[in-house]
Amino acid sequence: MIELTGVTKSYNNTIKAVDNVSLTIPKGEIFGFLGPNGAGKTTTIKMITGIIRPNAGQIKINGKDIATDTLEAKRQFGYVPDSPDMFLRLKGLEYVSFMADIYEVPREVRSARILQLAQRFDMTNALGDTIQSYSHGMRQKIMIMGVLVHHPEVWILDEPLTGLDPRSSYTLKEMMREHADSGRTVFFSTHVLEVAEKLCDRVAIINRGQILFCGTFAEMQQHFQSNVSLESLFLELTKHE
Ligand SMILES: Nc1ncnc2c1ncn2[C@@H]1O[C@H](COP(=O)(O)OP(=O)(O)OP(=O)(O)O)[C@@H](O)[C@H]1O
Repeated sequence: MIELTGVTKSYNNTIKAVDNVSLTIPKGEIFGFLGPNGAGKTTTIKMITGIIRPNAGQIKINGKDIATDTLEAKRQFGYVPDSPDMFLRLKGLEYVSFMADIYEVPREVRSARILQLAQRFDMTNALGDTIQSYSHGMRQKIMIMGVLVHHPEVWILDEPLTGLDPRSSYTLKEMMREHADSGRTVFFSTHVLEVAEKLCDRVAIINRGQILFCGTFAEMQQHFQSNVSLESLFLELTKHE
């Protein structure tokens, strides 16, 4: 479960990148975080994950406050950032093993988990190569594997489907569904509205740092008395006057 209460962040004391955002994402849900470029999605995600601090407000993950109970809060989630260009000198297997070390994954289960993830993402033959030599999609997949190897309860994924081939994208979506259906939480940002419409239990639309709508797609259609696609509603909601 993720809870944000009155969260605000401004950079350089000027424009509010995130403005008084309150959201609750319960267990058992895939939650899609949508918004145009510069809307405040990554800033929100960086605050949830403790990378940057809000100017105001409170964030809890499974009841643990990221500001005051940081280590416990960080144990609750796995985070895939929007850019996978990290740890480039490590081999894929070294990176995933490093993540398993950090999160204290027992040695008895580690190899089986890594192999299973590698098979699901078609990465078995690439594990011995450096991340530097990977394509964008392969880098994305190794980052996802590094997160999933420690079985985090809450998944926080910033644009996770960018660059994935159709099979890997299908696999990740399937895994997100399995994770939510097993009573855990998936929070992800995306620009792919068809995916959000099909996959998410609820969505929030953020624009200029403020939440414009939060609910199910059906609730959104009801609210706007329209049975058009999520894409049409999104375009209407976020169009600048
Ligand atoms: N480090 C920073 N310093 C100053 N301003 C920033 C910084 N990071 C983000 N911003 C500004 O904050 C606002 C929100 O940016 P953010 O990256 O959160 O948007 P986003 O919704 O993730 O966009 P995108 O879909 O393009 O990734 C934008 O106006 C951006 O220019």
